[in-house]
Amino acid sequence: SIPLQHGAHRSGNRTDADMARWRSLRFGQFVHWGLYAIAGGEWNGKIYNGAAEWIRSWKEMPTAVYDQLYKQFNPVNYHPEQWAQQAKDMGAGYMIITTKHHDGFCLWPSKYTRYTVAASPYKKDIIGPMVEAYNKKGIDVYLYFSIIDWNHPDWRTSLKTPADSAAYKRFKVFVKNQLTELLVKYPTVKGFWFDGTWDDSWKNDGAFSDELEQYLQKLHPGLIIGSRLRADERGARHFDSNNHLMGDYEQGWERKLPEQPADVHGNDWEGVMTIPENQWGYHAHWLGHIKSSNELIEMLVKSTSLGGNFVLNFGPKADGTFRSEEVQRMQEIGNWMKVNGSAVYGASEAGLGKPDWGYYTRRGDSVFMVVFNVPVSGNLRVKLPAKTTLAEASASGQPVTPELIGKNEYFIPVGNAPRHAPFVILLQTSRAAGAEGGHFEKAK
Ligand SMILES: C[C@@H]1N[C@@H](c2nc3ccccc3[nH]2)[C@H](O)[C@@H]1O
Repeated sequence: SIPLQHGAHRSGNRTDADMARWRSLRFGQFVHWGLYAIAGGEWNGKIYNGAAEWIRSWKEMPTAVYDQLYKQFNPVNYHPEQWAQQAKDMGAGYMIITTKHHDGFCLWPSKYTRYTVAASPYKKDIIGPMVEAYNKKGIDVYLYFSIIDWNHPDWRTSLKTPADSAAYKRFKVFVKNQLTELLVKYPTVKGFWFDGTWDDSWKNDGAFSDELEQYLQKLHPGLIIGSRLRADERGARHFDSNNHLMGDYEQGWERKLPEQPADVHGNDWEGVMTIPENQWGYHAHWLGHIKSSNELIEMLVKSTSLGGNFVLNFGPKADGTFRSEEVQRMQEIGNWMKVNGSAVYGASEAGLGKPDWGYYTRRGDSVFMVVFNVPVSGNLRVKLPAKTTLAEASASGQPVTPELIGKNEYFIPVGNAPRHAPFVILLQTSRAAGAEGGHFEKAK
């Protein structure tokens, strides 16, 4: 392997309590909120086809115009305790909030730039009350922070001249100061969700990203930071030049999910997902496919079945309210989670492969069958590992009688009544005496 100073410093997943909690929560809420919500994906009667939070880069939007939008930021209908309650009702265990997106506008009154809420008509800190409201509902908070900062005079995409290098040196101090400020002002946050780290300026300074991560961990022990922050000294990102994951979990699953255990190599990972095709900030005109609650529940269950977390994104309007499509999905998903959340919370891969009828998840000896596709036979096929016995099966607390159809192979009869949502069957298994280690195969 290649000797690296700034590659992965740990092999295998973190085993501490903070990471175990992150892993057990399984389901998060992403919130993208900022000046881009004022534009809402359109300008001068034209609709922007890109992601709403990128509208500043649209040729039809003069940057000078965008950079004045902060004078209109005044979310009179922003009620963080209502935000937190609806997230709680959805079943989210953690929330990730954009403190500063690529445009550089800070939702907290940073003392390191004037481009913050303090300069807006709203004046007040957005982040503090949000962290407090979510924590009060028992929801952990993570802070999204974009390294890209289109507003800061010292940010650079790449370093072409000595002047660029001098500027970017100042910029890195600014970044470290803002991150320190966020941890000092909001000490209950559990981690950072970094973004905007693909430019050469950042990618070619693996040493800084490594030192920054270690500095933040020392300042806030237990902090959870994904793989998107770092580069190694050869510019490799997420996985270092020896193909070892950097950071505490794989953070590359953006609007896409792994298909099989081999895709995640036994690492902790998190997938982040939009309800429309590709909108993170508020866009008045959602184009393309809008995912239904059942589609989103399937993504959440699929993520759990592959040992990862699933984070669903919401883009509040400029006034602080949520569009009806988002409120509807939070309620529908929440109703499902209230009944079936035990198949997700604290659960992980079952090591039973991928059945045609849906997904297996597992927590200890409890195996959950989350059924999306009932076969025409009305029987769900279950094959258990050799040393595992099936003690009992139940659906919504009612016992179900499996039919033994082969060695450790069963049919679970569920009938063909029409269904409009996935349902869960609980298999209580028991470890046969002498079964070595995990009687279920561990993900490779
Ligand atoms: C979590 C998501 N990451 C940002 C982003 N910017 C991108 C530019 C190019 C390719 C992918 C991108 N994702 C999106 O704006 C959103 O914040």
